[in-house]
Amino acid sequence: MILTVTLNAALDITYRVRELRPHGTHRVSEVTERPGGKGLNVARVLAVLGHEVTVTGFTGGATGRVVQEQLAGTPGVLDALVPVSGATRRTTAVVDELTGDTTQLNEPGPTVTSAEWSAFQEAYRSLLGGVSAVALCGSLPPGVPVGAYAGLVRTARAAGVPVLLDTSGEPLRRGVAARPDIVKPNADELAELTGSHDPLRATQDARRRGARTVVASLGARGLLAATPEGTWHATPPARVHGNPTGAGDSAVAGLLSGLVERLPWPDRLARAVALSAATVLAPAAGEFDRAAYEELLGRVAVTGDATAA
Ligand SMILES: O=P(O)(O)OC[C@@]1(O)O[C@H](CO)[C@@H](O)[C@@H]1O
Repeated sequence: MILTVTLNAALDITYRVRELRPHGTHRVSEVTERPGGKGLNVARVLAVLGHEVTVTGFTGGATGRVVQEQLAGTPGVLDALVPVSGATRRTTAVVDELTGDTTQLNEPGPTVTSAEWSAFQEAYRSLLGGVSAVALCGSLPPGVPVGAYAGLVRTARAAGVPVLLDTSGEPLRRGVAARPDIVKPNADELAELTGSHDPLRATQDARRRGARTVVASLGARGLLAATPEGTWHATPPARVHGNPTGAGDSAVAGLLSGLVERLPWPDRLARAVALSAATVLAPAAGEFDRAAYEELLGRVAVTGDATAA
């Protein structure tokens, strides 16, 4: 069983429009609604890969009920979301059919009280008892302390559960200092954390700040991993075009599944890159094109060496 934490869960809405123009009125040609927030996307991909997943975080209001109803219909995913008095947010991705570009609008999320935050931490401690890995994913809703992920990383480490962190800004900075097993920043998040725009330098710097392994997602350039066993770069065979929302979450699912299956790092990275590219090819966030994944997997190039770290 793998645990994913989405403190700021969402109902992900994807709109397709012919052409997105500021100040314009748009006719939406297609609407999809899915449970979202990064950890819920990670969970859905893990479940399709055949892993059992428990999801936790917060849920509230009418939007929260829609998210939970949809989770109940997702095989392999167990709902352990903790109720709050506020309402779960909506996040909206607008796909421009003409350019293929996606514009993202993310609501802030419900305000979490200190009693609700304490209830979550208690639930989290007890869930850690039955899992082989945990992923802490996404932004923090208002009211949750900025050091929340640092605390959750320490609790997982104390319980002997490997922990992956995927967030940004100050929560990432503090979380990294708490020594997670893996962090997965994108290029911007890594540059903000380290002040360096050189991904190789920045991943090594992030390791010195406390993360055991740093896997940077570099968009079309794939993944760069600095691990205690070596440094590797995994690149997709070709640039893929589509909706990139959730591509990073699929990479996290690839890394986590590889961790619990004890795959060597090059295989984990190849899986993560193939899943990520296959997610860009699927129309809605948090889904991937299975056939494309299987086809891409054998064509991901992994370079690097096992002693360079
Ligand atoms: O606001 P956050 O928590 O940083 O990100 C939320 C979000 O944009 O990330 C996912 C894609 O990674 C979407 O499903 C989701 O709505």
